[in-house]
Amino acid sequence: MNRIVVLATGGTISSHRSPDGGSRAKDSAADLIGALSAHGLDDFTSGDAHAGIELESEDIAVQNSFNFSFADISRVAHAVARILSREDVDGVVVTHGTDTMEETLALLGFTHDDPRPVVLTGAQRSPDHSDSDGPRNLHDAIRTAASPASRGQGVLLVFGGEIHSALGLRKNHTLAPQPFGHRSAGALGAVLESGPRYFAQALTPEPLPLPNDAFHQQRVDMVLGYPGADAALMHAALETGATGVVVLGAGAGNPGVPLTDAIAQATAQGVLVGLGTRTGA
Ligand SMILES: NC(=O)C[C@H](N)C(=O)O
Repeated sequence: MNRIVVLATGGTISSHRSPDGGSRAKDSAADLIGALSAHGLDDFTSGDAHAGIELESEDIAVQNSFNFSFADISRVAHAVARILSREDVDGVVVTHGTDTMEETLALLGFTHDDPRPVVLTGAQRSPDHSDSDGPRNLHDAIRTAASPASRGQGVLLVFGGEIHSALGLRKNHTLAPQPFGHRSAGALGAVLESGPRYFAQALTPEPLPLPNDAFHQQRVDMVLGYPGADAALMHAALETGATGVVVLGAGAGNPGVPLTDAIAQATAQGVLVGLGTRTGA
């Protein structure tokens, strides 16, 4: 028997229209599992097609992911590690909003230290849409987490029938059915009728320690390089207590003269500056 824990955090996959016209995270992990059969999918409670998978559910947040803080994503990483400290668990599925899923994927991807898979998934259309993609994505994620083929593949995203490695993933589109992709690599595999099928082996880095309380106190701002960019936002970041700044320069990461001077000032003050490129790759 494969025991998979489904850990819910909120996001569109669990959201419903609210009277004020917005969409609010609401469903628990048990609600999401309970809705599978209403969409014609196996809910893993009876012994037919996917016998051998036993589900457990846990909720650690009911939030839209654009509200997540460092403390929230750290809580997800600690919850996953706690669940994997149990020997009777074979894999973890985390349901999550797509807006900041890439940050949680990155933290999990850098800290995961176990051959058992951790699979994140979500939805682009909430469960109150007739063609919601959430149930299918959750079903695919559970089958992927339960598959022996996923062992050693690290932290994964399963979305729109594709399996991706966590590190380097970005949400590249607001509404597309598959909003995620790597700029420099493709999918690791696909979820077929017969189950997950891998085309490649994920590169898994040497794991970093789980974040401690100091992580929650960090404030890392982002500053963009563009024609006419001065150093006003960089100075604002420094003056208001940023502990780190990521500068996304143009092209190969070129910040321009005003930002270059401000970077020198920041590093002289002991503020860590990461230099990247706004091209995304
Ligand atoms: N598709 C989604 O899940 C987006 C949602 N706003 C969230 O990140 O919580």
